[in-house]
Amino acid sequence: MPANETATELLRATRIAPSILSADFARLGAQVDEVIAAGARVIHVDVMDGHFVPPITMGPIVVSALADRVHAAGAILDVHLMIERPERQVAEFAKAGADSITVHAEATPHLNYALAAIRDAGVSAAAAVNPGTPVGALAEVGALLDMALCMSVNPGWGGQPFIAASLDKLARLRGLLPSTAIEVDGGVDAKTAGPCAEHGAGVLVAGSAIFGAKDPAAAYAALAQAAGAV
Ligand SMILES: O=C(CO)[C@H](O)[C@H](O)COP(=O)(O)O
Ligand SMILES: [Fe+2]
Repeated sequence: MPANETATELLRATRIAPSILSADFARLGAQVDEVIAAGARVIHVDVMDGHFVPPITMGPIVVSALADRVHAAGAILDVHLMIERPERQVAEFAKAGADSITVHAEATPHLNYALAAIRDAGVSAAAAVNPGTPVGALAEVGALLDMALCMSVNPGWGGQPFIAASLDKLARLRGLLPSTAIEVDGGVDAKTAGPCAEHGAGVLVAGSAIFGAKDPAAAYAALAQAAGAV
């Protein structure tokens, strides 16, 4: 089965992807509806296992709970797995309704296998590199990537400051993978969004800058304008 073509197409444009990590989980569906109404088409889901990163967040049950409303709006679920040996969980997340799955290069000795498993499940495949990991870690899997994710904070928590060196790294990643969608995640706000887009990022994940704001829809619009996003 090929990767999810609708998702891969959506990920090719310059977009803001709200991360529900900073949402109010007591009214998660309503918060997702709010950003979709503001124009969001990529909803970012941060999965943490207490091993690859210290916190534990959410799993396939949350993806499944959001899938119908997100898909009905023509939007996609972009699932960022911050878990060890992610290849073991790909089938569950695909079944739950993930449209794009990102695995970390640092989380498995079987990156090629993990990416192939994601595509085999009919999902768009992406790989991430932590701030301390060179972009070259993705050089051998370029042909299997629908998207590459450059972490601009150390993964595990929302609300951290953007690591400035990520801008040059984004440009190097763009040079390494000229025709692959590039995502940036961590510390994206109205000040950093523009420079991220200028340095090659297409999908800009933003959690606290959107769901930490009084008006998430207005915050989404401000970020989209700063990034020149659709
Ligand atoms: O993957 C993540 C953390 O590991 C989150 O997606 C990211 O940090 C978003 O939150 P914020 O925009 O508040 O930095
Ligand atoms: Fe993330």
